[in-house]
Amino acid sequence: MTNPAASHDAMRTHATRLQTTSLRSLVEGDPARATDFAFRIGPLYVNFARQGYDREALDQLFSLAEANDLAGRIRALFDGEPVNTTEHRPALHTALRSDLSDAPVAKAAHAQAIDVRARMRGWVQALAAGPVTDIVSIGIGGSDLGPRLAAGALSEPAAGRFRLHFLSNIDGNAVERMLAELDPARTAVLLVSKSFGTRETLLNGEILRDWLDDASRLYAITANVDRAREAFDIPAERVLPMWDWVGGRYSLWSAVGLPVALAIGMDGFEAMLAGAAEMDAHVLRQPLRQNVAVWHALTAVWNRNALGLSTQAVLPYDDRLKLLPNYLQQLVMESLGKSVRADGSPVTCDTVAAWWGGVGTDSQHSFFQALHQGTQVVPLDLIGIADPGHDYRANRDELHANLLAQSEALANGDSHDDPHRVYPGGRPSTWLQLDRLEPRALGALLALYEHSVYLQGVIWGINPFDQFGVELGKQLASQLLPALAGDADASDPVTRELLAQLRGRA
Ligand SMILES: O=P(O)(O)OC[C@H]1O[C@](O)(CO)[C@@H](O)[C@@H]1O
Repeated sequence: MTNPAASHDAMRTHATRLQTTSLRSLVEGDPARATDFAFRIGPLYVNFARQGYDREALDQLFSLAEANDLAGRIRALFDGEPVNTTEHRPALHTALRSDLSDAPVAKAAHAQAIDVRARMRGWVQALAAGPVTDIVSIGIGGSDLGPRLAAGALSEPAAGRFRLHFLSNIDGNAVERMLAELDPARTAVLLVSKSFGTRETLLNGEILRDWLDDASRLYAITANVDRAREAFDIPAERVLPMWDWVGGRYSLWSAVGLPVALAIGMDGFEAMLAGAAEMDAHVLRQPLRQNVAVWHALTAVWNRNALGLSTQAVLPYDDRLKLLPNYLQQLVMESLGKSVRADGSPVTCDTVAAWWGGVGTDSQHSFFQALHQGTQVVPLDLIGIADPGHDYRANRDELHANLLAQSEALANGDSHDDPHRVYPGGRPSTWLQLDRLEPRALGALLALYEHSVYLQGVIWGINPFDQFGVELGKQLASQLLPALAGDADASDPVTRELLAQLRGRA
């Protein structure tokens, strides 16, 4: 382990050295970086040439990677070492899609994943052969965002066997609006919850169970098989298991991905896993300098700690990826939103930036003004699809022209006599391009983000696999339920007043 304070000082020294060097001149002075700072891994192309480091700063970043033994920590992840240090367990999402480790725990995990995948295939076939037209997937966070993103992104318009619906929010408006469109005789319901203890999922699940006219169309995906049986009377044959060695936000590759298999077929789902496995093999085998996940993680650390940038935007230039920012918000911020190191000591540098974003070109007409001329520099991940797979060629060209133009304009800026019309430039971006929005390419992209998040966690010395920060609010909410029912009052004076206002207007 390196001395984090010294490494961060070294990074900042490079940032200070580069303070007066524009992004444009970094590229003009070293045009080879346009290709040298780029990667191709199967259907994915990634280019870091418009990030604000030069080769010297990169050398320092790679010393940081070596000092933190990123290669060893990658191996530890794949080998099922207890990298989730606070919960004393492995994080073996890689074993759900690849078989790259000889460690017995990873082998056993992979074998379990393969068994469940065979059962998933059987479920998909059985449901397709029956009367069901609509599938409701009830889950939240990691039990919702990944399948919702992937099923939405990869489904062909109007081609699927089922209409898929996702219910996550506890807001009754969501369930009311959904049920208005559905027929209880032709709907199957999936309850997706690793813990089977999440209030939103259980409450919405009870509503749907009571609404269905046949409880045998209620299925569960969970690591808590007993609870599914006790709480909903769902027998084992209608439960697909997951395991505590898969983090919720890393669980898309498990049976949690069943909605994706229902949307695009089991072969399509397995192609997505194969794309992720391709990225796994790259990340495990490539040396640090040739490793795209290491570059992505070091770029995040550079922007956060050397440049002090506090937010990061993700801009997919494809409507089908409009949920990607939401998905990444959970993956990145629930993983890295920590201020205590694995040993319990406070971190000595800033950790995660606030991740946000939207789809291009819509976002250009909403918040891009601030990206170009606001006082805060926001680094971007710009995501493009080379072949969007539709017949509107003019739309494709306009979209690509906009994507290229924004990357250039944000980086290079423009001068003008009128200060209101000056574009300062210096807005860094990473370019991530998929050949087509196909399962394999999406799998590779999402696996890249997972690995990058893990490596950022290693560098910051924090555990990316727990999420204790979400518990306090849940506890307080359950304590406040009696007050909402009028059986008690809140103890905190402000909460008491706010509660009175809510109840007074209900
Ligand atoms: O799958 P579960 O156990 O219902 O949890 C749903 C989500 O809730 C969280 O625990 C956060 O509240 C996430 O980490 C998780 O993905």
